[in-house]
Amino acid sequence: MDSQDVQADLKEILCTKEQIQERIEELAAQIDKDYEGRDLLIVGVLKGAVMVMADLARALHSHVTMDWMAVSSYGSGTQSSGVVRIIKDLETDLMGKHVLIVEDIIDSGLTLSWLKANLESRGPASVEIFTMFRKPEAAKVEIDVKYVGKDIPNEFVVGYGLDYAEKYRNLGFVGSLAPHVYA
Ligand SMILES: O=P(O)(O)OC[C@H]1O[C@H](OP(=O)(O)OP(=O)(O)O)[C@H](O)[C@@H]1O
Ligand SMILES: Nc1nc2[nH]cnc2c(=O)[nH]1
Repeated sequence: MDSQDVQADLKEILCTKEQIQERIEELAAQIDKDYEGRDLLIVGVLKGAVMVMADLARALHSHVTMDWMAVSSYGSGTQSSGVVRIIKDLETDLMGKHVLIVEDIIDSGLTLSWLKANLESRGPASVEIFTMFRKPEAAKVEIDVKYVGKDIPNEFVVGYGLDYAEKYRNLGFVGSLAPHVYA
């Protein structure tokens, strides 16, 4: 697939590379302030959160430790199954730790509400959520999200870690897909 093919697959760009980076800098400054004097563990949710986790970690000025989980509720399509599976668990013991879950997107909220409850059951001092994107109109459950990069319309989006059938994760920006891609 060459770069021209990728552009032709996109309908609209919803957040540019520059907008993403600027927002991450703002939120990182807020996180540095909020967790001042406390050790923070940031937990990236694979695979989608790889990009935002890498950018957020580099934008933070405080000491943080990092770990990863892989969960899945989407399979290869565009609808959440609602059934969350742990594919890779954390290597860190969460007892007494301040944990910040880092996600690329909250859509129905089913993944994060399940994951937050799961991590809270492991005895941490606190569990909060950071998501780069959120679709307020798609919410099926209410979740308390402390840091939100940007609220976006209820459309399936790709780029900046987000895939469609494993493609488009490597784009630096986020956009919606042209209808012919689903055909
Ligand atoms: O709010 P929800 O409707 O539950 O959707 C959000 C979840 O969907 C995506 O993951 P996905 O299952 O596509 O896995 P991936 O990160 O490996 O692409 C995303 O990274 C979230 O984890
Ligand atoms: N790629 C992608 N994955 C998602 N998972 C939940 N919502 C979305 C979305 O809009 N795009």
